[in-house]
Amino acid sequence: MKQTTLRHRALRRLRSLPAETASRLLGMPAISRQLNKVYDKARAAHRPHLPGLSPLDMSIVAGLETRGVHITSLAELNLPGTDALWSSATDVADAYSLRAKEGEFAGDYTVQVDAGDMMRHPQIVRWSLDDRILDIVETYLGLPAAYDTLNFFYTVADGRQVAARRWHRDLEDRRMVKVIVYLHDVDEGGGPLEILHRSFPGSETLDGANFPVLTQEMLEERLGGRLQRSDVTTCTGKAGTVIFADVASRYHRGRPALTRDRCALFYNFFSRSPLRPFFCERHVFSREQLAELAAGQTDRARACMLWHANVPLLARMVPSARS
Ligand SMILES: O=C(O)CCC(=O)C(=O)O
Ligand SMILES: [Fe+2]
Repeated sequence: MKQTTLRHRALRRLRSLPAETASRLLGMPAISRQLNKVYDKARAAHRPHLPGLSPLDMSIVAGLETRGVHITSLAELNLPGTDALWSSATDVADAYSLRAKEGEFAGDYTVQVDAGDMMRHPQIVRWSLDDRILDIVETYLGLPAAYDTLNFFYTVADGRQVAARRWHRDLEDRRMVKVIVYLHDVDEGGGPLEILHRSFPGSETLDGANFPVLTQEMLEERLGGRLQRSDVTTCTGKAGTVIFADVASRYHRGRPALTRDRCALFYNFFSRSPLRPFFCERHVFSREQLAELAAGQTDRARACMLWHANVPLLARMVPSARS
């Protein structure tokens, strides 16, 4: 992703107009009250069907509930397929690091590993379809999970405060879980994910189609003072760190990387009937590639991956705002 030209920005704006209009409509009090009732009923009906969790997995859900975040590691999680994930993902990361060194990404602030590279390593995409991850996500959401695949981000350490490096909330659903795997050591200068533990006037209400997107300075202005250390979880960690975070209900950002490029996997989960499906599918795969990746997986994994077929027709008719 480069910083875009005015023309490109205007076109993107035009393309996202239907989604923005739909989002504004959903935010209208009468409509949102009705939708919330349906949502609460669905969660209540699903409660008796929630899976049982081990103490470790329960502590992840507890972290999500209380702080919006829980930090663990691949070693502690010890999921099947982790060695295969690690060797493929670090190979891809090394290849992208090399391309970055050769100047191929000059001007980009974040690069995404493309679908072709990922289709050659389906184990990267399928790693998070393990029952334990799905159980953790389902318990936190209170509803069966949809898996919106992943973004494999290569973040360039240029210090720019742009896009997801500004404070924001993701819009796809009411609650979401991102499972983030660091492939590089990430210290304070290496672009750690940060989760905010403060609210401020306007942090819980849409301003038009979106929650306000804020630079650090704008956030501090709204908070009426400097951000304190205890106001934020700064997710630093070695390569192999795994973060579970609810990026829909919590303000967060990727702190602008200064000293070192960051490579990380961002696995995306929300419910199978997400509130704003037209803001979903912000990944690199086509529908055909999704079907290929889902083939041969368990019934549950396929239902997670092919969630889009479950979205009501009316909502499906709003063109996606993915860019
Ligand atoms: O790059 C980052 O750490 C921020 C990512 C983000 O905003 C998200 O995963 O929703
Ligand atoms: Fe985000």
